[in-house]
Amino acid sequence: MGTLKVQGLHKTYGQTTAVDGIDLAIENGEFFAILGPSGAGKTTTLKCVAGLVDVDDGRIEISGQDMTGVEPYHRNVAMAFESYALYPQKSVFENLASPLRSGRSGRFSSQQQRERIETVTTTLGISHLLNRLPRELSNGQRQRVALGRVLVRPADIYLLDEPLSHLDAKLRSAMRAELKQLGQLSDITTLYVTHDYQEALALGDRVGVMRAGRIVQVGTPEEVWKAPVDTFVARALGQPEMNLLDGRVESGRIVVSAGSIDVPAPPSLHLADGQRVRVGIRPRDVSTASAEPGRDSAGRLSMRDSAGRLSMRGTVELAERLGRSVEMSVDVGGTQVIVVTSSDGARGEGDHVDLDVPLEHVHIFAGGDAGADTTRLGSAAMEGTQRI
Ligand SMILES: Nc1ncnc2c1ncn2[C@@H]1O[C@H](COP(=O)(O)OP(=O)(O)OP(=O)(O)O)[C@@H](O)[C@H]1O
Repeated sequence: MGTLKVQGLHKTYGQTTAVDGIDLAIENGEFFAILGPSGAGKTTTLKCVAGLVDVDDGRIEISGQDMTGVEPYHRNVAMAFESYALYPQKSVFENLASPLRSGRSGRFSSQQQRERIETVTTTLGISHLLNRLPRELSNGQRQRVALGRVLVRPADIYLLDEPLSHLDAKLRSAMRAELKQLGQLSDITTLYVTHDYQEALALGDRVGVMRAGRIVQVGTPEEVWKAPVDTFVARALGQPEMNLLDGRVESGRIVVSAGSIDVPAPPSLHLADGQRVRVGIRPRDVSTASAEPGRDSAGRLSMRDSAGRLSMRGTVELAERLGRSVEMSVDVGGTQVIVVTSSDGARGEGDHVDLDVPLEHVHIFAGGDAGADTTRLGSAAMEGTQRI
């Protein structure tokens, strides 16, 4: 157990800025997940905390003590890398016991070693492999043993760098639950790095979203999910990515695709007529109903929101099954909207479909040029919204 405070952390490699001013405060027993794309600086941040690279600027405090410049050995952190290194000639048990015999974190009696190894191997589902040699394990099993080697040793902070990356999808989600349980049981403080948003949201007490060497948002999984600070964070959370539709404010409404998509502009956002905005809709927040032809007397393909919902009518261009759900690409008045529904809600290619999204799931971002991320202004269901 321990706390971690990182202040003004900078790290460059030659011309490359890997970490560009990071501040973090992680509490005792907290599981903090850093989420970011490849090259964002996640691993470098962990290495700076571990003391494996020298920082250019900033301060690292572990359990109240300034550790900047202190040798890794004396920081009392344990780090697991994506690549797993095990002693090839030692059994799984011996591999797990060796960190407990090194003397670095105090010596453990044989009984204590067995107890710690049992707790960790049970959690990781590898207790039946204790007598095997690493070459007799699958890649996923080897990765779990490597993670076990890190977790078995007491440390102030555990630094885990994509430790589940070599596991298949099913095992990953099982291990996620187990890791969460391990954290809760032993109250360990963990800094966990991943590029997998599901992992970050499932495991993190809080999540820090990283981009180009900076942390752009910190919050609980619910906070970052519900209110992403900008379109970058919004796109980082969710697969398929959030739909971002360019619109314009017209007479108090946000209009996309020449009126095919149309939501009230919440007064609290103070949007000006003519202002460009982006409407963000997550594919899984959309539900489908069968289209009722002729409902719109004006002949338009759209409907206005009613009872706090955004309704749209479109035509399915593409429908693809993804396990139990179906991903559809729907043309709404010339704008493509990606929708993921259960098989029940799915329609075939060429079918007309009515789409429905609760206004609290309709995110409003500032307008911007293609490729440029913009900040979140709020949701379409902001307080003071007038409903029609
Ligand atoms: N030893 C190094 N020498 C030079 N450049 C490096 C070195 N290590 C990392 N970098 C660069 O620093 C930036 C951040 O790298 P880092 O490995 O921290 O990112 P990451 O977010 O962990 O990425 P990934 O998810 O791919 O592991 C990248 O541009 C990378 O190319």
